[in-house]
Amino acid sequence: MARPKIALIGAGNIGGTLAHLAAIKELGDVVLFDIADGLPQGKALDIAESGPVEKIDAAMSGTSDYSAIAGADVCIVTAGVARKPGMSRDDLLGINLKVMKSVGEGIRDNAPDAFVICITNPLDAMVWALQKFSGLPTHKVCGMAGVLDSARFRHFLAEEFNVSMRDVTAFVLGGHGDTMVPSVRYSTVAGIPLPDLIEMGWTTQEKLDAMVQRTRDGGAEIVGLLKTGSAFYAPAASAIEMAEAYLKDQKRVLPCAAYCDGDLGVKDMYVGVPTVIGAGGVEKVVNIKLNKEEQEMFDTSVNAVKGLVDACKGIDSSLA
Ligand SMILES: NC(=O)c1ccc[n+]([C@@H]2O[C@H](COP(=O)([O-])OP(=O)(O)OC[C@H]3O[C@@H](n4cnc5c(N)ncnc54)[C@H](O)[C@@H]3O)[C@@H](O)[C@H]2O)c1
Ligand SMILES: O=C(O)C[C@H](O)C(=O)O
Repeated sequence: MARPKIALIGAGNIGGTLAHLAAIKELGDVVLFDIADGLPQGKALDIAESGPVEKIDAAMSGTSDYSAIAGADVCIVTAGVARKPGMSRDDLLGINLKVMKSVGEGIRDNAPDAFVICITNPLDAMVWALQKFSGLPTHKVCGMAGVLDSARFRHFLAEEFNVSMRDVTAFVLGGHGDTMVPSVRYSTVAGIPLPDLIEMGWTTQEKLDAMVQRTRDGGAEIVGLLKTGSAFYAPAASAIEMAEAYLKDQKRVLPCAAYCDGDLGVKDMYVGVPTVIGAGGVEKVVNIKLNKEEQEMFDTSVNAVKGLVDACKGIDSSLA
């Protein structure tokens, strides 16, 4: 059986890390695409040359020609610009919307059967636009943010409780912006919801609030430290988890930016919700119940995404 083909659109910090992870995990043959001359070819060759050492059986190539992604099973999109200190993700909207148009058309014309995972920011609006520009079915186009934000929350919780992060679960919902909703009630240590752990004296409300806020600020914290760009190791690992769920039909329950057609009360928009990812793409949105306080936070986040989607429609009339 032929190996799956994975196209990485954007060969920058995340794109290169994605290629390396996909190779090490032997998920399939990788094509790195970028408009920067030599960058995708150079990274592809460098990773290919690690193959004999790592004992990887996977082809690795770099290109600036969309025809090379033909027939891809998965496309992961990181093309565009990352923020620098002092910027918000939303400041990237105008420039990255143009990139989504060319990428969407490239995928439409060359890999229309692919499962597409968008990473480019501002995430929820960009994945919405990418789906429109590509014309691919909504269940085959999704965005990566919830796995990353939940991983950050899990990391902070595991450190606080001094337990293995394998025993910590977390769900971060809503848009991938300052208003994201780390769900305290649906996050657990060994199955015990976080509010119960406060009652048990394991932590305090103040400490939990601080971890929730640090999760919301997680991207900015890394941008502030790196100064030249944004996080890439954890984002790449998160997208690979989603790609693997699709390629291996794992039916993983993962938070991702999925198309909502009335799900959780959201209409014709992408926002972070729990989903089931398997061979059918986003096979299901899990319509969890939110309490009043959670619903208010979720609505605020959804409204922020709606503002960005409206801004996209204002910039590009073909989206209106
Ligand atoms: N969703 C998330 O959770 C998340 C996490 C981290 C980063 N991001 C976002 O991901 C994006 C990429 O981040 P990065 O660190 O890899 O940035 P990067 O600057 O290292 O790489 C981006 C690459 O895109 C390429 N590019 C630009 N325009 C292109 C086009 N039209 N076609 C093809 N390639 C093009 C650039 O040449 C560059 O190599 C940014 O928008 C960033 O904000 C999102
Ligand atoms: O914060 C950013 O700009 C990048 C990304 O969205 C992140 O959360 O790391």
